[in-house]
Amino acid sequence: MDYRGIFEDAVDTLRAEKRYRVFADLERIAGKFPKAMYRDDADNAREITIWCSNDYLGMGQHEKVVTAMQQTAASMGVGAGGTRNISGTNRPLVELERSLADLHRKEAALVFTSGFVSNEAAISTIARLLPDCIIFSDQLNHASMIQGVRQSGMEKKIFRHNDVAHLRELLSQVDRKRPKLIAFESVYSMDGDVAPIKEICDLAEEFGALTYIDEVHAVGMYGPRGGGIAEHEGLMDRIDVIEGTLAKGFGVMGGYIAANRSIIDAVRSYAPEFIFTTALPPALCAAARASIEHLKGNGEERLMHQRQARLTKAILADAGLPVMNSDTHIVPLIVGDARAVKAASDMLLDKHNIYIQPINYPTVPKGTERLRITPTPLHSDEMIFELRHALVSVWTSLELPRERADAAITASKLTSGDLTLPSLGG
Ligand SMILES: Cc1ncc(COP(=O)(O)O)c(C=O)c1O
Repeated sequence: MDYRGIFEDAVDTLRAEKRYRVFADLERIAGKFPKAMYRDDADNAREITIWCSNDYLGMGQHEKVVTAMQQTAASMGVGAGGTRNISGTNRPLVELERSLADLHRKEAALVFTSGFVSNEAAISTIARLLPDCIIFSDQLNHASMIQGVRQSGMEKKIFRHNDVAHLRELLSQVDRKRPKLIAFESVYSMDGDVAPIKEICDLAEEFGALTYIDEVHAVGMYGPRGGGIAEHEGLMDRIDVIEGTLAKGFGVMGGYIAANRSIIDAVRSYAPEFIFTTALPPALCAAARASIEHLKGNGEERLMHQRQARLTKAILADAGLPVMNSDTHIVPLIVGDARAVKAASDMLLDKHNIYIQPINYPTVPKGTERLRITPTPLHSDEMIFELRHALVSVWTSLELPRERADAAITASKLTSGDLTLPSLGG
């Protein structure tokens, strides 16, 4: 049996469709983000500007965060030494969970090794524990939520993206006595649009459903203390489970949920993804907590982040580039074709020392392939103008479409909405 050939053929299919992912070999340099060193195939290094990082606020290099990690590693060593239940629950991890519970004004919080694992573990466990539960899941939910829904083995209904009327219709088709869970995101990572959280909470109350929100692309960045969109809109107490990551706005690594004690205790006690894996290292927990506490008490990073995101959108739109309407810090630039978006990304890196990873199907629907630009507070005005110059030059050389892509996006969402779960994509 030629196993090797089977794997190679599978990967060749992706290559043929221009969806084969290539890692950029980057070396982040303390204090210089968003600049980094890039190493090409011939091992030559050169300085580039990263424009697609999810270290949205640059907290991964913040002095307080780096110091917390260094000091804790020096005083406590590196590994946690065990699973949560077998010697791995270290002091900084306990403090981190308290800090997260306080951030979201919930009774308790539970930390996982990643945001992906938090979603998979929490959604599947919560749904499994509710007898005959039915899950209502937004059509554009992240792969980790889809995985949680699948893993639960419970019945699911997919509502059209952010469509409250459709959610109501689906809820009203189900026996009122059945336990229900509505799972959705606050900021959708690829389009940068925001969920109608209040309306979803109203429906949840009316139909007796639990609410589960993924705030991965919002925590640290929105709300007076960085508690996310639900905090920004004064709705945290109306959400049953708030899920977040420590790896994006907070700049470190790990994921979590915050909820009432009964939910946290149940997930802690039943989720294999939580029980049978080594706990996060103490130094990492201390770093994440330093980041959360800094952002709770300081709004400067958030303000600057919003300013640079607005400026980037305005400047790129003014240059006639197809910037998609986005309510948030995520700036999608639609190319609409896998080959073209790869060519644009390569040209930006090779000719302009700008790194923006292409985003392809299945992460986004076919025909909406894009460059997903993520300005941070550390991108200067000058860098934004350099970006504009580079993009205009690439758009001209490759003769890429310039018309606004919003109409195409709306159409593609509708047609991609066959209301089955999309296949998992990174
Ligand atoms: C919406 C959403 N949820 C969850 C995750 C997973 O978070 P993490 O990177 O911490 O695993 C991501 C990651 O990219 C995401 O976009």
